[in-house]
Amino acid sequence: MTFRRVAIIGLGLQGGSIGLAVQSYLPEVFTTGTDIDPVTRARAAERGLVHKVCESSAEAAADADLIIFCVPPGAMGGAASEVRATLPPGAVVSDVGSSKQAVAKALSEALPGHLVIPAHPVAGTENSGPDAGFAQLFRNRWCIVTPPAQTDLVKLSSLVTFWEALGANVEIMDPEHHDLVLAVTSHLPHLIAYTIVGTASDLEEVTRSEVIKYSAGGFRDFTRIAASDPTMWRDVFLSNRDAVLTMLQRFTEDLTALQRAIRIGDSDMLFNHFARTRAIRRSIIEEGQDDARPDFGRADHDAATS
Ligand SMILES: NC(=O)C1=CN([C@@H]2O[C@H](COP(=O)(O)OP(=O)(O)OC[C@H]3O[C@@H](n4cnc5c(N)ncnc54)[C@H](O)[C@@H]3O)[C@@H](O)[C@H]2O)C=CC1
Ligand SMILES: O=C(O)C(=O)Cc1ccc(O)cc1
Repeated sequence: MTFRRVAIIGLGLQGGSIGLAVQSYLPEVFTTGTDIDPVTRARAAERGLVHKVCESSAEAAADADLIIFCVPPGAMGGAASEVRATLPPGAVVSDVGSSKQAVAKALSEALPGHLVIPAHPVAGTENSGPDAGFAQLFRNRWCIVTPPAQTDLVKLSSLVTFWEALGANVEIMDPEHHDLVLAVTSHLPHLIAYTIVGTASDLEEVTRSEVIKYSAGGFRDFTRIAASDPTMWRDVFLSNRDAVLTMLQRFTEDLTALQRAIRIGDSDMLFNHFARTRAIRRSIIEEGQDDARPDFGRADHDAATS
C-alpha cells in the first residue's frame, strides 16, 4: 500500500520539513497538519508547509492513512489522545521523536487498537518552529524505524518506502538499542554543549563580551548545539533518562581519566587518546556521514523563504 493522505501534528522543524518534502517528492499525497500554537498555524499556512492547515488535531487526523506526531517527546501522549475519536482505524501512527521507548509507550497507550510504528529521522538543526523546516532535510540522512514485534509487514514496508521517498536511508532497529545508541551519539553531546556554554557564561573572571569575541575556537561549535530548543531537549533527557545516565556515567569516568593524565603529565595517554579520536572523525567523513555541512539544504531553504 502507499499512503494517500498524511496528517502531520506539530508544524515546527520536523513537521514542516516533512510537509514540504512530501509536496516535493510525493506530489500525489495530500497533506493535512496542525499545531497547538495559532501563530505557528498561521505561519505554516503562509509557507504552505502542508496542503491544508487545520484548526485542530482531530480535524487533521480525519481520513488520514498515516499520521506523524512531530511534537516534543513529552507532548506525544497528549497530542495522540486528541485524535482518538477521528483517526481512521486502519491508519498507521508514527512519530519523529528523538527517544523511542517512552514515545512508543505514550502513543500506544493514547491510541489503543492502532498500529504504532515509531521512527526517528536522525536529521535536524538547532532551529525550531515553522520557519525552520526545509524539504531537503532528510536527504541522505538516516531514519531509524523501531517497529514493535509482529508489526504488519505491509504497513512497515509502506512507512519505509515513505521515508526513502523523502530521501532518507532507513534502518530498522530495536527501540531499546536505539535509545542507547542515540544517548551517546546525540543526547550526551547536547548535554555537554549545554554544560560548557553555561559554564563559560557563568565565569566571573571572563566577561560575556570575551566569550563572544573569542568564540571562533571549539566553543563556537558548542554554542550552535546549545541553541537547540529547550522544551524539546528537556523532554529528550527526561524520556531517555536511563540510557543517558548510563552513558553519562561512562563519560564521567573517561573524563576523569583525561583529567588525571593532565594532572600527572601523562603525555602519551593524552596523545594516544587524541590520535584515536581524530581517526574516528576521519572515518566518519570517508563514509559520507559528515554532519558538519552547515549549508546542507539551507541554500534552497533560504532562497525559498527570502
Ligand atoms: N530538532 C531536531 O533537530 C530534531 C527533532 N526531532 C524530534 O522531532 C520532534 C519535534 O521537534 P522539532 O520539530 O525540532 O520541534 P519544533 O519546536 O520545531 O516543533 C514542535 C511543534 O509542536 C507543536 N506542539 C507542541 N505540542 C503540541 C500538541 N499537543 N499538538 C500540536 N502541536 C503541538 C509546537 O507548537 C511546535 O510548533 C521532537 O520529538 C524531537 O525530539 C527529531 C530529529 C531531529
Ligand atoms: O543540529 C544537530 O547537530 C543535531 O544533532 C540535530 C538533531 C537533533 C536531535 C535529533 O534527534 C537528531 C538530530
